Amino acid sequence: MAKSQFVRTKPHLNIGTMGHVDHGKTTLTAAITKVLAERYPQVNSYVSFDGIDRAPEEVQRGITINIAHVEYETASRHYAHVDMPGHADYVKNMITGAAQVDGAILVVSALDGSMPQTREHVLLARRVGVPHLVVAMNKADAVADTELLDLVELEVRELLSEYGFPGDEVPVVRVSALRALEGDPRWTQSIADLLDAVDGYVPEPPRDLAEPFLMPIENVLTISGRGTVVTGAVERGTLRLGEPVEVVGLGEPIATVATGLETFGKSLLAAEAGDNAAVLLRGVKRDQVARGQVVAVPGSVRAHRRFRAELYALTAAEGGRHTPFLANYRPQFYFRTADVAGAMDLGEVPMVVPGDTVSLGVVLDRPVAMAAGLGFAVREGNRTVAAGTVTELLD
Ligand SMILES: Nc1nc2c(ncn2[C@@H]2O[C@H](COP(=O)(O)OP(=O)(O)OP(=O)(O)O)[C@@H](O)[C@H]2O)c(=O)[nH]1
Ligand SMILES: [Mg+2]
Repeated sequence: MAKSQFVRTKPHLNIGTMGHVDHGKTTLTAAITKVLAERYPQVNSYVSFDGIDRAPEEVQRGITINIAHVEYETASRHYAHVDMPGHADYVKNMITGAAQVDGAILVVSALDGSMPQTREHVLLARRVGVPHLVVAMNKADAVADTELLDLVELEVRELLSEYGFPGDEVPVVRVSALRALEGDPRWTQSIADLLDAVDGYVPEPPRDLAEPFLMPIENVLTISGRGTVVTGAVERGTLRLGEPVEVVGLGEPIATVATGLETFGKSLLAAEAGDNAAVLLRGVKRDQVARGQVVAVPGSVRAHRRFRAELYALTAAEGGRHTPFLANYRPQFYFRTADVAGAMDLGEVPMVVPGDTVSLGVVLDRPVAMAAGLGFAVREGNRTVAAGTVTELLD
């Protein structure tokens, strides 16, 4: 990791694109990097559509933090931007906090308006606590009728309000990602306007720098000659080079030391809350660590299999089940980056009907690092059926 040092000159924020399939999330991501590379070439580089959608499994040299992340800077901020390749991945990453974002750009095609996944993403954004949304009304080049554009805008604002976002205040910017990519000045300006809205509307998030360090593991890599590296978004605290850490979850805890730290290919003396970090773990073999564990200050968090939770079952309109679930229901549980099967103990309750909020017990097949207050999602197949919060740890 003999790399140049990462210099913190601007506040760092994590952001992402969300929205219905084909509404232009990836095209917009590419357009943002292009417009910023033209405006601030010394700190930005253009990432093409193919560069974003391509996802190499193995990284030979250096450490690429997360294949879904694109990095860019506006005049005032440094952003890590996540664009998921597909809807199922998107929802999964969003609810597990793998795409833990400080704000999101909701992409809505002006041609189609709000669609089912637009609604599902807004609902999930609310449930998982995405604090702020900015709307990119994309494909505005393809709609000449301004009344129609006004109508789509109105509809999106209503949808946002329905799910508890301030629909009247949220910036809605009419853009054309495709025309901006082609270099059309009018639409290039629309992307600059969108970025101004993001800079202005999404506040700098409070970071829990004084809390004990915790980073959910998203990815595990082997760097030849160096050892095992884990990557992820730092949830809280600060980790300095050379400090001891513990890998917690899915089995017995592993005690180790952080002997290397990186962000976006540059070395770090300390990784802090909000960073996308890569941590080199001393003496740890690749098969000892996995996505779903966390790296934390020794003794600061424990893994549990049994707990009680408050659970909300999504309705069919929210993408959930059409039918109730009964005792001994065995879905998948998603905590941060962990994905573990488990059983529900409904107690006295005979069934859980979509739309209900209930208190129940859960027994996971494998232990997961958790504390009271941690959010999780419940999925079966490719569908999110419930969202919950841990209320009490039982073992
Ligand atoms: N006319 C027009 N077409 C666009 C615009 N932005 C994207 N498109 C087209 O819309 C289609 C979908 O764009 P993508 O960027 O792949 O959409 P996406 O939301 O990333 O799609 P998924 O990742 O599959 O959910 C492509 O054919 C784009 O060329 C735009 O501003 N105007
Ligand atoms: Mg895409």
